[in-house]
Parts: sequence; C-alpha cells; structure tokens
Amino acid sequence: MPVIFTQVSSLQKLQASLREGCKTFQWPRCCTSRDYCDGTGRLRIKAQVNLDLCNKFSVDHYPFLVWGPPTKFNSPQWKPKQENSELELIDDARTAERLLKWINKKMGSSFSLDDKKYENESMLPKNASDPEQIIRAIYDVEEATAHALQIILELKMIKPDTRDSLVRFLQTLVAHHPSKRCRRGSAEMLINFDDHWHTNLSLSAPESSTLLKSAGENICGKGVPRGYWMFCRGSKKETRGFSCGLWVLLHSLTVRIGDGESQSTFTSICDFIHNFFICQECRTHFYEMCSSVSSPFKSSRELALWLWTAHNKVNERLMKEEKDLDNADPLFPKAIWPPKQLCPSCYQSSSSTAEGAVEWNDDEVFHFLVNYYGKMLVSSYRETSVESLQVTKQAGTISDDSSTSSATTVPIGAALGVALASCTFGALACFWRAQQKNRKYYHLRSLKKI
Ligand SMILES: Cc1cc2nc3c(=O)[nH]c(=O)nc-3n(C[C@H](O)[C@H](O)[C@H](O)COP(=O)(O)OP(=O)(O)OC[C@H]3O[C@@H](n4cnc5c(N)ncnc54)[C@H](O)[C@@H]3O)c2cc1C
Repeated sequence: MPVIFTQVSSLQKLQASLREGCKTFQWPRCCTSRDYCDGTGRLRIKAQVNLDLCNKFSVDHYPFLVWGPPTKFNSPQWKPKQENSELELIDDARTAERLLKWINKKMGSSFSLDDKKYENESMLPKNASDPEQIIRAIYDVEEATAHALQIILELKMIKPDTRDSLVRFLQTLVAHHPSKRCRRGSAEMLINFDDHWHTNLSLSAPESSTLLKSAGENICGKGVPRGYWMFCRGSKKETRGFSCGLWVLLHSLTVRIGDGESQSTFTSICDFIHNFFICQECRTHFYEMCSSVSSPFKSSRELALWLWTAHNKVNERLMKEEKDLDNADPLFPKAIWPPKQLCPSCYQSSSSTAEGAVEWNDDEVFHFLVNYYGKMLVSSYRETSVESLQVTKQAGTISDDSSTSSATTVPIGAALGVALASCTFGALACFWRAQQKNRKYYHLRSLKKI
C-alpha cells in the first residue's frame, strides 16, 4: 500500500522563513517547525532526530516525497536511486497539482483537488445502516481484542479467581475469533499461559512486564493495537471505540460457534465481561442479564439471539440516558438494532405492537446476524482490498480472511484504502489540509485587513 512521506508543515515553515527574510539559504537536509533562519539568513536545523531521519532517507531537498508500502519505510537506510527498492522518489511534486498528476499516473486514477470527500469526516462510517460498513469492523475486532488484553495485563487483572475465566475466553478466541491473526495469537498465549501463571499464583512485576510486552504485541499480530478505530470510530473522541469493538467481537463469536458450544461460550462471555471489562456499570448490568438466564443454551441460534436481545436492552437504556444527559454521539445515536434499512425482513409486517415494541422475525434476525457478523465481517474486506489480494498473491497463499497480510500493512491499507476508497487519498488529504490551512490563513488575513 503506497504512502507518502513528507513534512508539509516543514515546507510551510520553510516558505514562511523565506517570506520573513531568509533571503539566502541552502536547501536543508531536513527541517521542522522548530528550525529557523540564522543571522546570515541560512536555515538551521535544530533537532538531531530530524537529521537522523533525513539521513536515513537521504533527504536533500524539499519537498521530498517517497512512495511505497509502509513496511518498507522501516528499512535502516534508503537511497533515492537504490535498485529493486519498493520505495520510489516522487520526482515531480513542486505543486499540489503536479503531485496529484504523478499519483494519478501511478494509480491509473483521475482524482482532482476539488474532490472534497477527502476531508476527515469521510473517515467516519457515513451511514450506520449501510451493510458495507461492517467490512471495516474486522480491524476493530482485532483492535478491541488487543486492547482488552493490554488492559488486563496493565491493570494486573489476572488473579487466582479470574485466571480460569481468561483461559476459557482465550479458548473460545482460539477456535472462533474472526481474525486468524488473533486466533494464532490467542493460541500462543494459551500455550505459554502456565509458564507465566502457575495455578493460584498472580504475576510478580518483572514477569508481568515481560508477558505484557510479548502478549500485548502478539495477540493479534505486531502493530496491534494500532490506536485508532475504523467502523467503531465516533464523531467525538470519547464515544464508541473499545466497547463498540468488544460488542462486535462478542456477536461475531456467537455466530461462529457450534450448537454444542453454545452454553460454554455463553459462560465464557459472561465471565469475561464480569471479570475483565473495566466499565463497572456495564459489567453489573450485563451480569444481571447473564444471571437471569434460566435454562442452558442448546444452540448457537439461541445464544446469538440472546446476545442480540441483551445488546438491544443496553441500547434501549442508553437511548434514554443519552436523551436525558444530551451526550449522544450526534452521528451515532443509540437505536434499536438492526434498523429497517439494514434488515427489512427482520421486522414482522405489522412492525410494532400497540405499546410501540418492535415485533421481530427471529428467524430472519438470526439469518441476518449470521451473515452480518459471519461472512460479511471477514470476506468483504478481501473482495474490496486490491492491496490485500496483492499481498496474498505475493505470499503465494490463499487467504480466508484478512489475516494473511501483515498487521500493519492491512490496517493502513484499510485506513486509507477502505475508508478513503484509495490510498491516494492520504496524499490528497495532506494537500487538502495544507490548502485549508492556507485558506484559513488568507481568510484571517483578509479579515485583519477589514
Ligand atoms: C457487554 C457490554 C455491556 C455494556 N453495558 C453498558 C451499560 O450498561 N451502560 C453503558 O453506558 N454502556 C454500556 N456498554 C457500552 C455501550 O453498549 C456501547 O458499546 C457504547 O456506548 C458505544 O456505543 P456505539 O454507538 O459504538 O454502539 P454499540 O452499542 O457499541 O454497538 C456497536 C455496533 O454493534 C451493532 N449493534 C447495535 N446493537 C446491536 C444489537 N442489538 N445486536 C447486534 N449488533 C448490534 C451496531 O452496528 C453498532 O454500531 C456496554 C458494552 C458492552 C460490550
């Protein structure tokens, strides 16, 4: 997946320095907003770290843009004329138009600088009722899994009385996590579990930090958690995210298990939330719902529908709370799910009872859940990501989900590729932001003049 390596703010700073009187200068090896014009009018670079970075990439002029797969940027040294390198110097990028022309040629695309959809808000799922949105959630499920594990380890939540519950949950993940990476990582963790947690012993500090590092880094592959959400990204920083990813994980488990595993999966989910979900209120409510189940589950259908109903009960309660407190995410207010647009057949034709409750067609809801959290969650990604296919082909393997490509390549590809429909947009976003800043700057200046 190509990326653009640049420092737009540095370029702007450089331009600003020139405007402010740096009459003579040499192109710096690298500069940032902390660089400055010295008494002789030469641009000086302050931070050693920038020099090192620029040395690594042989940066000798501005703007200096490199195109290539993100993982290749980790190589210790790269030179613009290096043969057989997947990194390529963009040699014509003096203006946004010229850069875009270069990218369009490279990609066989025809983007224009007026394509306003590259703004940040396009990173948000535009319409939660759009079934295609779930394709992004595979990354959030990975993110939530790794995030949950980090919390467990950092807060030292594995104790003699919680240990077994984690083992059971990991066993479920090994068999049924929708991401193969996470299945592999969970298996790895289980294999090593007894080495770190002898029965009835909690971890001492040095052991804990060693395991924290290796488990945290590996449960869903290197680079996960990545620190951002795709499907679960809220329009405010404090909304959605982890708890959304956790729900998606739980639903995806319930549609993957066999009938004979339904009761044990139910117990493992309930215990996991009870012991390891840090939201006290959520745990308490969820535990109450778990405790009110009177007879064992006999099929995955029963369990999937139970979890769906439980989630809707939470939604219903939060709908009221959000209304009272006026703290809903404006783009993602709580609602009874799935909405009609997403699954019309889930609704009985009479639609709702006299009390206003929805009458569901349970068979259709189950069918919908199996498709949505089963096939769609994992397979649509492969179909829409050219990059993922390329990685798979290169590796000479056949993938059944997103897991065969590198943990860092795919999400960046997803972040730029799936969310923005093409990696090119990343570069455009850069220019877009730069343009906007300029517009804002000129706007402010014109205001000052007035
Ligand atoms: C087990 C659990 C219990 C929680 N309990 C509480 C609580 O008591 N109080 C509280 O304030 N917060 C609770 N939360 C957090 C809360 O439910 C939301 O996760 C959080 O507010 C973020 O909401 P969201 O808009 O991202 O959608 P979420 O509710 O997180 O849902 C994520 C996605 O799942 C899908 N979805 C929605 N409803 C359903 C459904 N019924 N079945 C299947 N899929 C569905 C939608 O696509 C949605 O975008 C809990 C979270 C979890 C995981």
